[in-house]
Amino acid sequence: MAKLSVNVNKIATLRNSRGGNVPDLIKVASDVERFGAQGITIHPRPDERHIRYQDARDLKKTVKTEFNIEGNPIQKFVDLVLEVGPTQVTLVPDAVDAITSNAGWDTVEHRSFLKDVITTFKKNGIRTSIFVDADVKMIEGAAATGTDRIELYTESYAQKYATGAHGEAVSPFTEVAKIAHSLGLGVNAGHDLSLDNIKFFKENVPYLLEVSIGHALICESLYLGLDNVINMYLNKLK
Ligand SMILES: CC(=O)[C@@H](O)[C@H](O)COP(=O)(O)O
Ligand SMILES: NCC(=O)COP(=O)(O)O
Repeated sequence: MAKLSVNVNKIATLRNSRGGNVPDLIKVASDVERFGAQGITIHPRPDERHIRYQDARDLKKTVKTEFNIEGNPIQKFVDLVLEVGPTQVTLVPDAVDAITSNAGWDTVEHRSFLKDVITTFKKNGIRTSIFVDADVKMIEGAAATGTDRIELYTESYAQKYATGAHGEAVSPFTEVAKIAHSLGLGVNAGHDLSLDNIKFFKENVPYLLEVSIGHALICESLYLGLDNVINMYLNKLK
């Protein structure tokens, strides 16, 4: 069984859009755990447009399952992660102005930088993961950094799967998961996974330990809850 870590960035986006504390991120994360999710993921970005650095500190006090913090290891992110001490840190090479994560690490070019950062986190008892494309060279490069895990960047899978080319979409991920496992790396995955594409991914990617899912899961939750909530309003307006 692969663990489900729910990315709550979108809850923070909604909260920030009105300036108050609705929805309450801490309560949502606790409820997500109560409903059975095995982890909470956040991805604070330098502009704090959704998750604020203070959210990471507050969540650390309440999250009882696995706490995963993702981000580009600029100094203030490294300091935050060391202060908070989550279960896992996932390193993502985001550009400051990226709308969302749009690339995996070049683990060959950035090997020595990644190695240093990973050593620091591991010394502090934090499990490490590196966000990478399904590319054998990048997986081998990741193994050379000493990281505990990789997170496979699944946008290309989601896009191809949506066209109906299911086998073609998943085959690079099947291959690199086997290689990662043989190199001693744990395998996580994330980005654009959804109710539509997750089952096929899980069935075809061996050694999958954890998926982090945010955007689709929150959209699906809104949509699947809409009928119920509209009827609750209609009842109150009778
Ligand atoms: C690392 C990754 O795959 C991302 O999907 C990310 O964590 C989502 O970030 P945003 O919510 O800012 O799009
Ligand atoms: N690491 C991926 C993640 O946390 C969520 O990505 P998405 O489901 O919001 O695309």
